[in-house]
Amino acid sequence: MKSSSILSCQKVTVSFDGFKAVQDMNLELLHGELRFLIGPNGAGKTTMLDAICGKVKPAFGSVLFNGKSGAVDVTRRKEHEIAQLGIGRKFQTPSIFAGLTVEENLEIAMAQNRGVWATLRAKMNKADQERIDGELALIGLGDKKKLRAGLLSHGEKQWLEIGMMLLQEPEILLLDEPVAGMTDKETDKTGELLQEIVRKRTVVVVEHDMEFVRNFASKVTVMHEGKLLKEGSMEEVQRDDRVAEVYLGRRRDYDVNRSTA
Ligand SMILES: Nc1ncnc2c1ncn2[C@@H]1O[C@H](COP(=O)(O)OP(=O)(O)OP(=O)(O)O)[C@@H](O)[C@H]1O
Repeated sequence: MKSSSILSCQKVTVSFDGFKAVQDMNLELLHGELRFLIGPNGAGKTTMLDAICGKVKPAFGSVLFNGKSGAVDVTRRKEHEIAQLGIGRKFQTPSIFAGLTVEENLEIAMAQNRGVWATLRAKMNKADQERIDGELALIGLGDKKKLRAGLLSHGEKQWLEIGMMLLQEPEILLLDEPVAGMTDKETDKTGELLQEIVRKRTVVVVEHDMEFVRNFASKVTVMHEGKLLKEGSMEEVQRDDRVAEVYLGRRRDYDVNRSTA
């Protein structure tokens, strides 16, 4: 499962009024990969995720998604079509319903997938309930399922949103700084959750927390000034002189200390 390509970005260039935020960027992801995208502020990491999920349209290049419905160049598709094809994007701020319980949030996510908002409760069958219970166990919120989501900790809200996204059955999940603002314990739990998720899916994480990356990354892609600077294991990346140079003067990003991330 891990050997074939699920996403192939070729020479992607994204331009904002002539400024190339991403330039000639290549990115190849295999099925079941957990890939970390790092680089200094302004390197183009978020813009790259935006190009993959269709939030921005590249001026040049292709983004070939090789999902269950066959190979598609998603640069020609609208954002909602790309989500339907199986590329899910989670932004930094969780978009959960604070007034509803954890379980109700998951039910809504499941209903959204099927387009049955109104008859939500009536439509919940045993298989659906099992699915939601499975998701609750995965995100570690089983004992909080009756709690209003607004009362969850910051980390728990992020996990709930990840659980909601998983109910939409994405094949690729794009996450922008998922551990920002989390405690060390929550950060480690998030890493374990991501490792669990990639047993069935592919995940791309934009991240500044280098300790988190070190602990959970097998392959890292480094961007700088819109371009691919280096790709490899965290050890290879850390040994690279150009990578060290790019981070010089930006040690807050590159250093071990989580609290500065
Ligand atoms: N909508 C936009 N209009 C104009 N410039 C933009 C826009 N979005 C991003 N940029 C610019 O593109 C460059 C890359 O931004 P991007 O957010 O992708 O970087 P990043 O690597 O994610 O940075 P950070 O780690 O700080 O989030 C930056 O110089 C940014 O100011």
